[in-house]
Amino acid sequence: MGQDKAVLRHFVQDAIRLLRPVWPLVAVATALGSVGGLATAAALAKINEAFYGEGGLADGVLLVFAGFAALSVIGTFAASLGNAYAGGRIQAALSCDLTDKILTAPIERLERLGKHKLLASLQGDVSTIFTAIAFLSPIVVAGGTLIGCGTYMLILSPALSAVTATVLILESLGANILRRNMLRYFEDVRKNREATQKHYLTLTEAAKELRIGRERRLHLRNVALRDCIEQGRRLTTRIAVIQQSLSMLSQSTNFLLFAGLIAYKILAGISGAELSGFVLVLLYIQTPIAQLIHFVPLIGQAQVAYRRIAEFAEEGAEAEAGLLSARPPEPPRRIRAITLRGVSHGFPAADDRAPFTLGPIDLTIRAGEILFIVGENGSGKTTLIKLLLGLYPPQTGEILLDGVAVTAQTRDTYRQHFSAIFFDYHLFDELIPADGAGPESARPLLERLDLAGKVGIAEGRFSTTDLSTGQRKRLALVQAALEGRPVLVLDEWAAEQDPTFRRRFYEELLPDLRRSGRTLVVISHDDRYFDAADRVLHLAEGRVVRLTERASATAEPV
Ligand SMILES: Nc1ncnc2c1ncn2[C@@H]1O[C@H](COP(=O)(O)OP(=O)(O)OP(=O)(O)O)[C@@H](O)[C@H]1O
Repeated sequence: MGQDKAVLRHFVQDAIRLLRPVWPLVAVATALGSVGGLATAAALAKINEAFYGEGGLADGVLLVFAGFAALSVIGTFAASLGNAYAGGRIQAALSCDLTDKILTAPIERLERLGKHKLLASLQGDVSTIFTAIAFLSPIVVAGGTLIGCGTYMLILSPALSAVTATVLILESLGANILRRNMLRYFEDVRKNREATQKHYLTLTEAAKELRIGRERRLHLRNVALRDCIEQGRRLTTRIAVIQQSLSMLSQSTNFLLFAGLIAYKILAGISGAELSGFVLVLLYIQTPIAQLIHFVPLIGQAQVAYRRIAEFAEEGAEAEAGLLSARPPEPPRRIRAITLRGVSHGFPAADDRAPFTLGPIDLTIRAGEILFIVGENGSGKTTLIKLLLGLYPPQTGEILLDGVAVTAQTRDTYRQHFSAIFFDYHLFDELIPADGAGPESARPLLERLDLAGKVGIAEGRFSTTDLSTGQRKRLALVQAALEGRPVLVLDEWAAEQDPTFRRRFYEELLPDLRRSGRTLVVISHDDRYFDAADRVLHLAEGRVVRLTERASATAEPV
């Protein structure tokens, strides 16, 4: 409940923020739409007056009718145009907003949400919200029409209007029960979309494995995906049934009202003008009521979509401030030392997964050294480098750069001292060398890494990234080295290299990078090359168990 209130608060705040740049347009469009709706009611009144008015037609009734009709058409058209334009602006703002949310959300939160959820939001939620916003214009017109028609009915007969209003209120109460059910189904539809997205990712990313493994292929097709598709079909049908029930309720209500009119005429008597006016209005308001009924699921879907987008900022996972403000690139600064003082990070237990805590860790990385981080699978090496890189803020302790503590405000500047190649790295093809050097500065490195015959440079990009696994990793190293940052962090970089290149990496490339002023932090399982490091940090179950130093071959107490 509290969470729902928080989501609603975020939604209102976001809606106000998104509407702020276009509010004059939205206000004008809404006003025109309302005027159009009211003019429609007035035109109806004129029709009724022309047909049933007592004492013949007033002068110029046709002209007045034409005026109202024109106002109705123009008002509706202008409202649609205005809202379409404003809707487009809001959709663009929403897309940028979601991108910003992902760019600034805590990394751990993104890891927990998973790729499929992020894609489902990026691809589906924004357009769902936009569709609902785009439908606001007809709703404004429909609202104006209903208010105008209601006023006209009130003028015609207050007693009959009271009966009509009571019946319509009862109908909307019934409709609300259906609407609540529909909202529940929309939640399920959205969950189902995420599950389907996950299977689609498997479908595309595991094409090779699926071709080789018949069981997996058939399981994905006949069980996993089919379940999702079948569930989607069931939900769509249920939603359609509710939607049709809403239409049926509205239609029945209308017939009930007509029956009421007949009964009223028999019991209390009613003039021809009153009767025809009511009939005309009740028939006319069918369209705006149908639009409102159509709008109900759109609002429901938008609500669910918004809740999903709001999840990025959930659970106190505050967005990181200042990440999106452009700053002039700073020349890479030499560093003296990075100190981790009592730093720890824990992953809570979830489902069947046991909790894991890394640290507390005390470690000083000296400028210009080659530090290896080693340990068994799951000992916490990657978590340690994520802490070192400022991707996870320490849950306890602090990190100091040259003796100055890194804070939330300085964390992004701190990160700019690093280049990293993660185990699951992303290879960018654009070249952004440091110090304003041109893309051509990559050539010597391409030669050094035996890539010059495969990869060229054109228009500031590598000509291709379609390479073997080991070659792609070498290209990532070219990128990282070109960035010119003082610290280079490599997570099992050599894992995919052939024995010759692996030896060159440990015995030539690392010392060369160090000579060029780099500090190197390297995760490695290659124990035969551990002596390439100045120091080796051994991790086990999230704790530092040993720190060995090559020169003296002694182990520092930890
Ligand atoms: N995003 C995460 N959410 C929850 N638990 C995690 C997450 N990342 C890692 N862990 C857990 O933390 C522990 C350490 O993981 P980490 O990736 O740091 O190990 P590692 O030493 O790098 O292992 P490997 O040699 O296999 O790469 C593991 O038990 C893992 O299950």
